[in-house]
Amino acid sequence: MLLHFGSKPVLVASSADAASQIMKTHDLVFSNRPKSSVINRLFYGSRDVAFTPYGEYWRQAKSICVLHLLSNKRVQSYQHVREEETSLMIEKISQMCSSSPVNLTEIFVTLTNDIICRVALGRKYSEEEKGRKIMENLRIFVELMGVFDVGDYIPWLSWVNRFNGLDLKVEKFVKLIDEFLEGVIEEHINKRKGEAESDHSVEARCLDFVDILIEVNKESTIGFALGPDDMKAIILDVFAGGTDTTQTVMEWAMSELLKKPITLQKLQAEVREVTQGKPEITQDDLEKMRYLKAVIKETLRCHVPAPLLVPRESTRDIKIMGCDIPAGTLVLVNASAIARDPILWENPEEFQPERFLNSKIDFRGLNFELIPFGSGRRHPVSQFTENILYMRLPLHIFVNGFIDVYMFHPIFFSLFPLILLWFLFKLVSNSRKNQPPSPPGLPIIGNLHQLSSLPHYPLHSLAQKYGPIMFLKFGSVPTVVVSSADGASLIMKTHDLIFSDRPFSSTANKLLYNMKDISVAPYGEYWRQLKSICVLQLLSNKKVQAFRNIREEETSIMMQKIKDASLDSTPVNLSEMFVSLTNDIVCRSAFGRKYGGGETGKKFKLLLGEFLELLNGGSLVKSVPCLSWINRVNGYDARVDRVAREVDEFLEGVVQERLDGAVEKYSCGSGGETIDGESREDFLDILLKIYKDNATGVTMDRDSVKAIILDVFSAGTDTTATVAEWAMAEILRHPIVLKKLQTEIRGVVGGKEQISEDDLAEMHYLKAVIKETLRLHPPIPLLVPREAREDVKIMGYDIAAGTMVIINAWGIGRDPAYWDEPVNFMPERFMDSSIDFKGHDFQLIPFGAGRRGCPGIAFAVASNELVLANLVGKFDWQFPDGAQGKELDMTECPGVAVRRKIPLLVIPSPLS
Ligand code: HEM
Repeated sequence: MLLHFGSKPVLVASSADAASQIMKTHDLVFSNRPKSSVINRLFYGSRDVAFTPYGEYWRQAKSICVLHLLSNKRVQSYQHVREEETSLMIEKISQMCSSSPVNLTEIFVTLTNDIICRVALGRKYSEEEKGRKIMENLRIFVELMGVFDVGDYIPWLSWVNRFNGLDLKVEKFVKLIDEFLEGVIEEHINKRKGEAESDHSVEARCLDFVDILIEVNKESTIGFALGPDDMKAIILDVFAGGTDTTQTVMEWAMSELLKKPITLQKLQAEVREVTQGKPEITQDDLEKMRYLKAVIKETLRCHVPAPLLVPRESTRDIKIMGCDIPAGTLVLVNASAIARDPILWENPEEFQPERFLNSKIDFRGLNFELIPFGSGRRHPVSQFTENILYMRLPLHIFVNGFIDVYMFHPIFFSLFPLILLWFLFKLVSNSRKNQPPSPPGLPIIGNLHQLSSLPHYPLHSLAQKYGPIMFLKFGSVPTVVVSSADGASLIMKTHDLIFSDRPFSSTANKLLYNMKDISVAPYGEYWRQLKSICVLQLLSNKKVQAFRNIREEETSIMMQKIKDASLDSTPVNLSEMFVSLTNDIVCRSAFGRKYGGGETGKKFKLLLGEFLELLNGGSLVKSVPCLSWINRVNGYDARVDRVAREVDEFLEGVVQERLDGAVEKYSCGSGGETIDGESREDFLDILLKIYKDNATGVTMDRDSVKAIILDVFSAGTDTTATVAEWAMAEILRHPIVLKKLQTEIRGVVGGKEQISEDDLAEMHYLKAVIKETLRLHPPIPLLVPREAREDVKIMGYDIAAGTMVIINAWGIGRDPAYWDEPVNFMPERFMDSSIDFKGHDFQLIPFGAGRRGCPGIAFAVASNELVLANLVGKFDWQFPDGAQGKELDMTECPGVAVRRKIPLLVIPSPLS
């Protein structure tokens, strides 16, 4: 995927193949790092190893690190440090054990930091004020490393950082870290001086990494001298990176183990078998622990610590997977998405270490389905990764058994009940807040990475694991996802009033006239008045009846087109036809004329498509306020503004045309007869009258009129067409259903030329087919989100005011608790059942329910019944090229209404 951040092209690779092309096939081309002013300042002009540009300096600095810190030999030599610190930590835990719970997170941070400091800086700093201060600030440091600096992409906007505090924060941190590193180097130099003056030779003690840098530099063995800043940058690289991420991986590994008792038991059994009760675990022991290694791999797969790795940059123009990538493109490899790609991994959301037991897949950069540490040149030799500087040490610690020693030390087992108690304590304290179960999220983006373009699927999978009510965070937006009929009933019936608001969305705000339409308007008098106008004047049963002629006329126009195509067996695109048909019916009913034809109509259709795409999401960034600037930079905001402006121009034309009296209306019947003998006023006339007379007592301005028109266009067309599209696809895939339906329709209409709405009442199987279609393919699978207006308890859990609530109607429609053979298309299930979709039976809620439920049910169903009865009753159907129904691709396409990805193309032949 190629995006743009300002003028900067950005390539995002989300498949193992693409990652392999970037980090293996064309590794040299992508071995540069993009310039980042923040990184530049943090790392002394990017003089460290991880961020320095590809070239001689990088090669030299890297070889110092590999040789003197990260080689197998060096890693072996630190074993005593790891073991000593681990023992100390376990001792500390055992002292705490009788009374207070243990904060493992804090303990992991201190432990990792102590090991890294001892190895790299020669001693621990965690017990001194300056060391503690640095540790406290490391998290900020890591955060700063990940900051997107607007100025990097739009140089003239770099002043923004002076105002948003970024410059100040970086400056403060640079000063703090520089003082610390200066102190560390000075201490080393003084110590070496002291050693030289006394008779202790430096070689007599074990050299740490800073000693080695000083030594190497002094001897100039590398052919070039490191300046003081170069040294500090390299030390910072090694030191700062290790802590935060190491403890993150340890936290995840421990959490997964404690959550999965069977996995834990298996691991304990393995450790016991290997160690045979020995008090110490040796390196040789660890080599034999296959399951342990599988657990670590699975942790790194499920919880890639830096999901997008460290950005790279292309050094020249190149073709990747057929796409031209210009020189200077920023490259992000989505290692997290690859590690959860269902094409590569079975049950990717599940923590299953067993998958690695008989697999050669490793994380050392050779298997591109698992690259938590990246791969290629910017990935160091042997078992270490350089790709992410702060993941280099953790891996080395892992490989060499630090976490293994810690987790499977015999004392650990004696402390296990205590640790379990700590987790229980956490559970209890959480349960005081009583938040619904929650899948673990990531900093800043929360659970956004667990969504896909068709979010009803991952949310359904998560519900299988976390239950019918879950708490997630979409960026900063607290969200509750409900996936059972009982839960839906609590939201849309028992507590309907509390959940009758819609969440604010800045995109919807721009596109829908400051939320002045019905579907997203905040709950209140304005919304109530608008909805009642809409129901009374357009969507009531009486009105829907009155539009019957329009439906019959438009259906017969479509039938004629199909008949023409059937004469020479030309395939017809039913998907396209359904959209035009429903649009024409909606427009004639509401506005007295069609808007589908001509250049303007075609343009508006495209515009409406773009409008719906933007409304549907377009950008996850909007849920992460601190990233909202990305939308300004990547053109998303500009696109929303343009679409809002163009839609407004079109709607302004619709309103003005009517105010000028320039429309020649079809009215409701072909001959322009009136509705029930009343006036020829249509919905638009009534809206304009209310607007001009201000008759409702609610201020309805010109924007309100346009917003309501837009609602009718957008809510009425795609949704209704989608039902017809999925229904025909399912009918044609199931020849027995087709036969049964044809028999019913012909039994009712006999040889009549055209099927009218009078005939529909008798067609019970047809109604069952539509219900079954809406069960399996609700056009809006997650309904329209709601928002809690006050604190409330649902299913025993606390939901705070302002929480967004999503109901997975798609998942509920497939819940085996309510449906036999839930994934099979079986209209018969509705033949002797009173279950309906009108919002009373919560196992079938394609139109939602309650106050904010869809007012367009009667309107939509009337069109669908008539169209399907005609198509099935009057024609036989075949797929092009002799394809069989069961081969029909049923893939869904993301959108406000989830339509078929591949349009439905079929060849009609008239029934004899
Ligand atoms: C098969 C066709 C349709 C489906 C599946 C559908 C589905 C939905 C859903 C799920 C909601 C949200 C319900 C909730 O929050 O509980 C909704 C709301 C709405 N629908 Fe429909 N709809 C369809 C057709 C129509 C038509 C034909 C119109 C009008 C011409 C329409 C107008 C609206 C409006 C105005 C709302 C907002 C109601 C509110 O927020 O108070 N819909 N629809």
